[in-house]
Amino acid sequence: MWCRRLACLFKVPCRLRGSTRHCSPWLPRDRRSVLAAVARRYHTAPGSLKCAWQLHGDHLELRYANTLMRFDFVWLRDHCRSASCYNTKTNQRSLDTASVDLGIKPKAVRVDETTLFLTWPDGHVTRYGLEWLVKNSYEGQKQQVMHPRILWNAEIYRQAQVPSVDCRSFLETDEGLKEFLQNFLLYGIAFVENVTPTKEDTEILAERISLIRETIYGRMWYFTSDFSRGDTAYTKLALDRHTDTTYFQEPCGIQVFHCLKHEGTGGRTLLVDGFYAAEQVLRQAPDQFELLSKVPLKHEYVENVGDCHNHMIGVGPVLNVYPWNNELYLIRYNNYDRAVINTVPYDVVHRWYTAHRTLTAELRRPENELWVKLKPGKALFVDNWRVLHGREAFTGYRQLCGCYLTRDDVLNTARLLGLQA
Ligand SMILES: C[N+](C)(C)CCCC[C@H](N)C(=O)O
Ligand SMILES: O=C(O)CCC(=O)C(=O)O
Ligand SMILES: [Fe+2]
Repeated sequence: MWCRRLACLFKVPCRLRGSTRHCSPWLPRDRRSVLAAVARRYHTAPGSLKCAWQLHGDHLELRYANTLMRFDFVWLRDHCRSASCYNTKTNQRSLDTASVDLGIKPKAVRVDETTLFLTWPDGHVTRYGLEWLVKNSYEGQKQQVMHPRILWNAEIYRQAQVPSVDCRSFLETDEGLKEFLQNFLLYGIAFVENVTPTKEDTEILAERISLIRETIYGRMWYFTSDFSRGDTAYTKLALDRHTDTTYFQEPCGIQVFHCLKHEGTGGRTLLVDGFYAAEQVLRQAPDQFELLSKVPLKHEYVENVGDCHNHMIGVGPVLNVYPWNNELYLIRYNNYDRAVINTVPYDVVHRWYTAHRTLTAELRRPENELWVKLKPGKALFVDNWRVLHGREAFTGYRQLCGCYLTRDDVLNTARLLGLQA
């Protein structure tokens, strides 16, 4: 059941942070393609940034800026950015890809210092910037991380002295917002200070960076330990580290917490960087990491309390990685809400439990725990795809408000401010 071919994709040495260059040898490995290759190699004039190309039977090989790239001919035709193929006003393709002959091959190739020119059998000419090709080739992407992050344990996070942003600067200046978002993207948590402790003011914060994701808990929620909903969150009990809404097909991207009141003891918030823990698993036991990223699981929310009746099911592995560079983008970890495991045979289940234990041990290391006491006026934003939260048991009256945000819209705001997200 575990796809061999996919497993082999995971052999790339690229890691969660930083990147390992992984260049293939310049000569084609396969003898047939050597025979099919055009005998001569073509180089641009000496003095320029060196570019060399070779036309093979089924692809174009290009070496530029220390990157060896291989391009499929249909891909090349499909990515023509000429006026008839691509609308630069809308940034949309106008070429009908289905009209491209799957056996297409360029009839002429030329390279100057900055550009590759291909002439197609019908005479159409496509030009590609060499820099554009490096950036957009598979080989180029494989060396990149999509989301630059700083993985942390408590010590790393404290040492970094990540500043909280002031509410006014967050709401009124692009610099304040950008600084906040940069920290949020790097660490997966960020704080805004001096917020008026009301639900309305918290909503204004949320709307500054995203759209609020309305869920079965409402748009903006308040909660206390009144068990108004059928979930442990609505009690005074401790909650072990977890991510929320694992029972949605797409778990909520961001969670905002603002403690409006607490008259009592305990109730501190626990934060753990799930990607830091996952990276430790990858280092110690890559097979277990792989298993956690392949075994699909269900999480479930069944509620029947008062007028609230809900049944949610979400499916996905604990660790979600991009297959081309093995970069983690989502951890789904909630032992309370994990459903019956009926999607895996018994022997795989046992290996999965072992892997889950390794991850849990990492998540539970005291040095990975960041404890904070949320106070009125200080809003916390948590990347619910990365950072786990929990809380200590408490006494007395405690009221939290907050909301979930749609991840796409947070990243959209970040990109519009010039950040890589
Ligand atoms: C945040 N708020 C109190 C509204 C909901 C809590 C949801 C709790 C649920 N067990 C989960 O982890 O998703
Ligand atoms: O009460 C808390 O601090 C957090 C509870 C919780 O996990 C949640 O609301 O998602
Ligand atoms: Fe939670």
